Amino acid sequence: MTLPDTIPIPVLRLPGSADLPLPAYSTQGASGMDVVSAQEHILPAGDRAAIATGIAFAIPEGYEVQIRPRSGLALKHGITVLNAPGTIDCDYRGELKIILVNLGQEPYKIRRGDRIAQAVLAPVRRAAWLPVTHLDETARGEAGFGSTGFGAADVEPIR
Ligand SMILES: O=c1ccn([C@H]2C[C@H](O)[C@@H](COP(=O)(O)OP(=O)(O)OP(=O)(O)O)O2)c(=O)[nH]1
Ligand SMILES: [Mg+2]
Repeated sequence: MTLPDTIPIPVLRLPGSADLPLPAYSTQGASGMDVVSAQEHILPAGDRAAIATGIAFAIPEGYEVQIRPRSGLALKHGITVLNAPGTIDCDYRGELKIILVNLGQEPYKIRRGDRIAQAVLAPVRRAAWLPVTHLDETARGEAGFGSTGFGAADVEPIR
């Protein structure tokens, strides 16, 4: 497998978290690094919480980190990242926190060291607004929000 280059990210282990593993790729081709909880927390059904990870880091300019749910937790327990994908800005120096919500029927116990989410390093492009008085015309125009239908039969093939 040919893996992409890695980008070094300075990371600080916060007091009391020296024993925890840093976010890590769990397979050779994983997009995201699994992030572990630094705390124990019981999340009642329907509740949300910002879970400490015990790390802070300095993302290089031109990148961000996205915090995404783990599908296993979502499917088995209804535990997901409420603000997915969470945005970690390159100028943030505070502790990484994972905002979890319990959409299941049962309370869910997060243990210290549990892998609760995944962090994806992603490039960022910045936009510059260019005010104009007209926009170019397209076939879609202003139609949206289901305008092309929902079933395969609704779709007009393009010839
Ligand atoms: O899941 C998350 C989302 C954000 N953050 C941290 C890093 C991020 O750079 C900062 C701000 O996040 P965001 O911009 O999403 O929140 P906001 O509500 O817009 O706060 P702010 O006004 O501080 O930007 O909070 C986390 O630790 N975890
Ligand atoms: Mg913000």
